[in-house]
Amino acid sequence: MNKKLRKAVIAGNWKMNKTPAEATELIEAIKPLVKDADCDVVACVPYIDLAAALEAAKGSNIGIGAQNCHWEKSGAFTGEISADMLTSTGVQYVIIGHSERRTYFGETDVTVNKRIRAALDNGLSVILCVGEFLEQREQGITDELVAMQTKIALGGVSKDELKKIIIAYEPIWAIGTGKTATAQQANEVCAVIRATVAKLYDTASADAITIQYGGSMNAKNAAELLDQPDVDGGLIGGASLKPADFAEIVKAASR
Ligand SMILES: O=C(CO)COP(=O)(O)O
Repeated sequence: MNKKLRKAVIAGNWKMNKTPAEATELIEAIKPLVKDADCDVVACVPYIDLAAALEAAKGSNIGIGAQNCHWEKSGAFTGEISADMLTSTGVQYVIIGHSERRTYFGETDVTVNKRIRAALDNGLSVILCVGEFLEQREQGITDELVAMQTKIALGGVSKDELKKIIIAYEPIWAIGTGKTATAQQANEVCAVIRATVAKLYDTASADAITIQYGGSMNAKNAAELLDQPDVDGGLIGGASLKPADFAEIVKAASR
């Protein structure tokens, strides 16, 4: 399939940044800069900012997402938010399995799978994150590891449900470090993920799925990364907090 037939998605991951008032300001600043985008534009914001971001994004082409969700509907899970709760706000996307969740908060492939199940059951679109540590890359196990993360995460997900899933390849050594994967490295692993999806489902599903690259993507390097045949978008951390930079990346994905 021609890559251009796939939907490019540029998503900002704001991580633990911005108060609700600042979220309104940031969405308002981004809105006019991306209004003509020829790709999907998303901002994944802290839970506390969801209402403000949704309000500010109303009537625009910016979709709003959360950064995690729990698999249970409700109950004694202090500090967690359920997929049902997210849906009730009107949010459309949720990031699941970000490496910061895996590294700092004990997220495993199994809990990632459970969270994906809950998100899909509640009609949310999922941005599933996979990626390797530098040591794992140096050991030469990146491809196997990322394929395994993808397989476990997608366990029990039907071919139809797969349409609601975006996969983000985020090499952990490139996140917040200013060290970007080369365009070739990014493309290689995105291709491995696509081949894994083909094995799990079929070629048509693999051809159709959006696979993003994330890890120090910025206004300068976005075009080269996004030009790669298997890179269909970006999951952007630091640069998503800077309207002009984020807009440049959206522009690079819209060519
Ligand atoms: O983790 C990321 C997006 O989810 C990438 O973060 P940076 O763009 O800040 O490297």
